[in-house]
Amino acid sequence: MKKERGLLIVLSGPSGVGKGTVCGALRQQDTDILYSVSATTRSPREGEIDGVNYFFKTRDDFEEMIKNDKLLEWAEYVGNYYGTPVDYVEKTLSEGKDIILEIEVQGALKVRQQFPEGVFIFLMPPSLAELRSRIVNRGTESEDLINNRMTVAKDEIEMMDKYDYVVENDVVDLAVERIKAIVVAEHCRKDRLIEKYKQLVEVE
Ligand SMILES: Nc1nc2c(ncn2[C@@H]2O[C@H](COP(=O)(O)OP(=O)(O)O)[C@@H](O)[C@H]2O)c(=O)[nH]1
Ligand SMILES: Nc1ncnc2c1ncn2[C@@H]1O[C@H](COP(=O)(O)OP(=O)(O)O)[C@@H](O)[C@H]1O
Repeated sequence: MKKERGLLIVLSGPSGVGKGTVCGALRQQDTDILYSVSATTRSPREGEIDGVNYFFKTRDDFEEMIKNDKLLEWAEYVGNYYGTPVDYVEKTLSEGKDIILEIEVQGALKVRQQFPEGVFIFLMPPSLAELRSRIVNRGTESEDLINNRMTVAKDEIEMMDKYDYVVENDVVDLAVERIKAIVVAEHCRKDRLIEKYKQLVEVE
């Protein structure tokens, strides 16, 4: 019987909504979802580990990756490059395992062109005031960068209708449960399963 490919799950949402926190909680749970570690030219924040949170690169190294087709997609966001290493994504999907990409909206749209069957989830804050307060409380960005991220956030929220699902991150554990429920439901979609079961009938 033909082996099913894994699900490609894309999680986007404005800076500070809690993508990192929600993905971190998902990674700690015993799910079968693997996580794609992106490359970036941004400097590591306190506590971030190379190869776990990001692969931290110089601009020259990043541009070399672009030139050598090592990235599934890449984008420039508030002055830095971010990109998804393609080999790990391809390997994971071809082994039939699910993978989640935590990326911004421009990159997500590029992934959609290559993987129309992907599952695109937009993480929403309860309000813009709560979003700003989460970025401020995180304490990793200067006032200027916070304002830049809030401006970008409003544009990003307008892109919400390009996604298949919208999940509110009011409480981290609830957001994680909603994402897990979406993944379970997507595995049961008839368009993903019809070929598999057609073959079963043909074998009879
Ligand atoms: N297109 C793209 N965006 C990414 C990638 N990795 C991370 N991002 C996004 O880049 C944005 C900035 O990330 P980061 O500097 O970690 O800030 P944070 O979202 O405020 O924690 C976020 O929207 C991330 O989801 C990637 O590989 N490709
Ligand atoms: N549901 C939530 N309720 C309250 N605070 C949250 C929630 N989710 C995340 N946070 C906090 O908001 C801040 C931004 O979260 P983070 O995961 O860094 O966001 P992102 O990766 O989307 O930029 C962090 O300080 C985090 O602890």
